[in-house]
Amino acid sequence: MVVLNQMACFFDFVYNQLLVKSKIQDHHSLPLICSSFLPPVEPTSSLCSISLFSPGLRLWLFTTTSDDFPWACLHVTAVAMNLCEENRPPEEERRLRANDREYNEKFQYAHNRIKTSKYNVVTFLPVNLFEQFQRVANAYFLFLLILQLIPQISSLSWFTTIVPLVLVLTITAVKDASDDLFRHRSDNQVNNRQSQVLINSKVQKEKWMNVRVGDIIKMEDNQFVAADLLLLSSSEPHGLCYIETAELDGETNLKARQALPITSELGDNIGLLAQFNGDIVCEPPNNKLDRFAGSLHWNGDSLPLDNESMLLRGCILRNTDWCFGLVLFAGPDTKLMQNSGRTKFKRTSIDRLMNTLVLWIFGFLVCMGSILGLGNAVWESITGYYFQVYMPWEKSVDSAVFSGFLTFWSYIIILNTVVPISLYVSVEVIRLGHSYFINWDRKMYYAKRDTPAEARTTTLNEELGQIEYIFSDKTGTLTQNIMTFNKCSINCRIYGEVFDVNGHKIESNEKLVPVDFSTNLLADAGFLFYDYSLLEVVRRGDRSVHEFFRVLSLCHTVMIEDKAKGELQYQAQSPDEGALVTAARNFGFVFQSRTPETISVQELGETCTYRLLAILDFNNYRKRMSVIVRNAEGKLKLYCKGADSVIFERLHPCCQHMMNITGDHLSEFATEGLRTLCLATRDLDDEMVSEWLLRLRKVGMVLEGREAELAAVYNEIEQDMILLGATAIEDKLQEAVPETIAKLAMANIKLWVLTGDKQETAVNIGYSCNMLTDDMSEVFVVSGSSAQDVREELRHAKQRILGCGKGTGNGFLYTATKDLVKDPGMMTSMLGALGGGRIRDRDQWSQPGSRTGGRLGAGFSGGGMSLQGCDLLQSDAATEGPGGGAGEDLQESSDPGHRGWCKRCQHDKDIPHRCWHQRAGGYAGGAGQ
Ligand SMILES: Nc1ncnc2c1ncn2[C@@H]1O[C@H](COP(=O)(O)OP(=O)(O)OP(=O)(O)O)[C@@H](O)[C@H]1O
Ligand SMILES: [Mg+2]
Repeated sequence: MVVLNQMACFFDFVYNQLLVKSKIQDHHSLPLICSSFLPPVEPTSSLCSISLFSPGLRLWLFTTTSDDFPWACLHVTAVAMNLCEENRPPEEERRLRANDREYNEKFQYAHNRIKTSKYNVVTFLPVNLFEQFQRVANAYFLFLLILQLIPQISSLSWFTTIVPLVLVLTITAVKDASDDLFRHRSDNQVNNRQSQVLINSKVQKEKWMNVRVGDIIKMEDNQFVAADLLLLSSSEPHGLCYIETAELDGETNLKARQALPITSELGDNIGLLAQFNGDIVCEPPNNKLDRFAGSLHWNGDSLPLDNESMLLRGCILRNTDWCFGLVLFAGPDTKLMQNSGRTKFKRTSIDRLMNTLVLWIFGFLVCMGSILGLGNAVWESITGYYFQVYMPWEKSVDSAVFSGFLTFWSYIIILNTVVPISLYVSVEVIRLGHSYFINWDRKMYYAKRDTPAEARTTTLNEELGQIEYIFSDKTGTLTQNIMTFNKCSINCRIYGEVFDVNGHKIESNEKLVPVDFSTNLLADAGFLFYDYSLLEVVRRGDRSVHEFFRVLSLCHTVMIEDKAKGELQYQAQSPDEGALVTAARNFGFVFQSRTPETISVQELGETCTYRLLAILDFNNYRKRMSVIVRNAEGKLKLYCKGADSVIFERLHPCCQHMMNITGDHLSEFATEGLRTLCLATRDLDDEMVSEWLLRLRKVGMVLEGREAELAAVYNEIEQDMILLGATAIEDKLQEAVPETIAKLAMANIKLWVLTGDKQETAVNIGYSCNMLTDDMSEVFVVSGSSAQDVREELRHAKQRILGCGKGTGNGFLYTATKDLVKDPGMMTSMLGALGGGRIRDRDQWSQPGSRTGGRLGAGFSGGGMSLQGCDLLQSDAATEGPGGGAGEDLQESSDPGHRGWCKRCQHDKDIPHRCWHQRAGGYAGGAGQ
């Protein structure tokens, strides 16, 4: 039975390969195709049938005859009763019940065992050979070998080919086997990890692979999460727990997750947990790490579930003594596994070149063989005939054509050495050698962390020297991701700037004396601010300043860390929010605690508790977040913070004047490379909020398209707001970033950076990290909001550059929502028209009915050197209008001191652009002048 199973495994493999090769999407159609080109088989007694259940539960039914060549008579007559997991009809929604294995078993959800290995003992040889003969070189050797086995044409002995072929196959097989052994070991190690599962009202030790969907498992601090879980309860107050998601998304800051209040009451009471029999309806398995939609039905109550209460496989539990979770997805269905596709075989450009060369040489060989074969046929028919009398043949060969045909194949064998097939082997050996040189390179050794360079794959080394583009994130990659509250604009006044006695602005530095916050016992000693006037206005009781800090202390997702006794410590998922809440704390608005229903803030010494009615969370499409709270006087308020582009268009018309001034302040902050956010508020009335909350709850239960519907509901209430001000946060560049980028530029490597920052901020960071330089006389901003506009703008820009007689740089980056990249072919040709470029889809989440549509920002230089572009998101004033007009809007609106759009150059107005050579300060005097 074991052998049959192993055979079934192999057939599964071949079946999948056929699927891949034939690009058949529908798994059901393949069996039909197989049987259509194989001769039909009568079920006679000379046939025997083997039916095999492969581990994936696919039923393979073969009928074989006892003919001499077994492969030739293997008929797939009835294949695949599509029971196999991957052939299961796609799940539309997942239903499960906690603590009810029998019920959940009905749905045949995947178990928690994972398998990343490719072979087992029986399948290794056939599968590995099948893979190896897909390589051109090996297939070529095999072809030669077969030719040499035919005595009529063989001129060399067969072992001259078989020896090198077997050698190459064996070496590769040993390497593959050892790689797979490693995968087996790691699979085993993971599958056998221990977890604590609640079975029969007892917490029992179980291996990870035995965990089932619907089980409740207990996790402890610093443990890996075994499967995708719904958090039920935890040791922390209000069902909170902290996780590190570094293995999933590379982010090392802790994230908080919170259980639903009704389940967090279960605590660690095993009796209650064992009785918990909530029904879950949720989305089917998918690879979206930041999204989850489902609902819990328990005790007649229905509650929406989202990503906030999910613990994904691969996360590590931190700062939480224990927590209980309900398994929703296990093994291959977990988001981690759904994201790890099959490793693709990557080819380098040298590989491709070699393949082309070898094909040409092979063509040349065929030509030579044909000419020689033809010559032989002619010679045979004219002259050779006479020579046959000298041959010891009983019967003369009278067909010149046949003789020519045999001669053709003989020459293919004799001249086979012209095809440099050994080149492949030599290149492999050279690569192996290179990878050792990389590992030993002392210049690539980073002593501080004892980290040498490591060539993880031996197949791509030479690509290192041929890199043309580097794609990078900004925050945390180029910058330190350490945010400091630097300046703010409240009620049309900037705070945070320091002037000397002559009234000149001075940069904040260590020599300045920071504001003394010591009277505030809860102040954070690490917070530095140099402008005394702000503290004075707070003390004076300026209402708008108070409201400004109130927003900062209420509108965020920061958590309090309880660990440090007596000391207030914040746990911020977003470092920007951490900086803002700390600033509010030092200015006397100390965020003290939060529960799912309340937020407590100590406002200038007095504790105020706000009832939290809703959090309208942030995402990078909304670019804002809000909270709706009821204050101690019973008034309902909405507090919102977000990007100026989204806040400004949602303000009440009465804020027009303040909006203009704050807009100028924001431009000023952004030209200093600071990250900006706007703050706004709105008074709400009870009736409106209760009606809105009802709708919110209804939308919360929707499984499909929930995000879009939520965004629409959020948007309804985030209108007619009153502007309070803006904040400016600094995120310094990491050490040696400008030098590194300058060196990359010297190597003609184009850098693309992705950022969600305001355009001016992005450009300034671009300058400060040497991505944009003064040599680049112009930076083009492409602001079209449809593919058509963008194409037009790019064409104009190209014409301008070529018209100036300058070379076109071809590295640029833009962001686009999905609706814009629907037509990748068009995009590619559009980018191709400019000499190269790639597309990157920034917003993972497409928004049906998106108002602004996709955004594209592209920059390229007309300078002699290569171009480095950056993602330049337009303010909405720019994106709302059609491409060209948008530029004009900005041109009119912000041009103080030539920092905004330049009118003086009289450039073609169709192309929004900025003349950086006219910038005030450090960037002036570029070559473009
Ligand atoms: N926590 C937040 N609350 C409200 N608005 C925010 C928050 N974080 C960011 N924003 C706004 O949304 C915009 C887009 O944010 P997004 O997270 O996509 O970019 P980003 O991460 O700030 O960019 P980068 O990766 O370059 O730092 C930001 O420019 C900012 O204006
Ligand atoms: Mg961000």
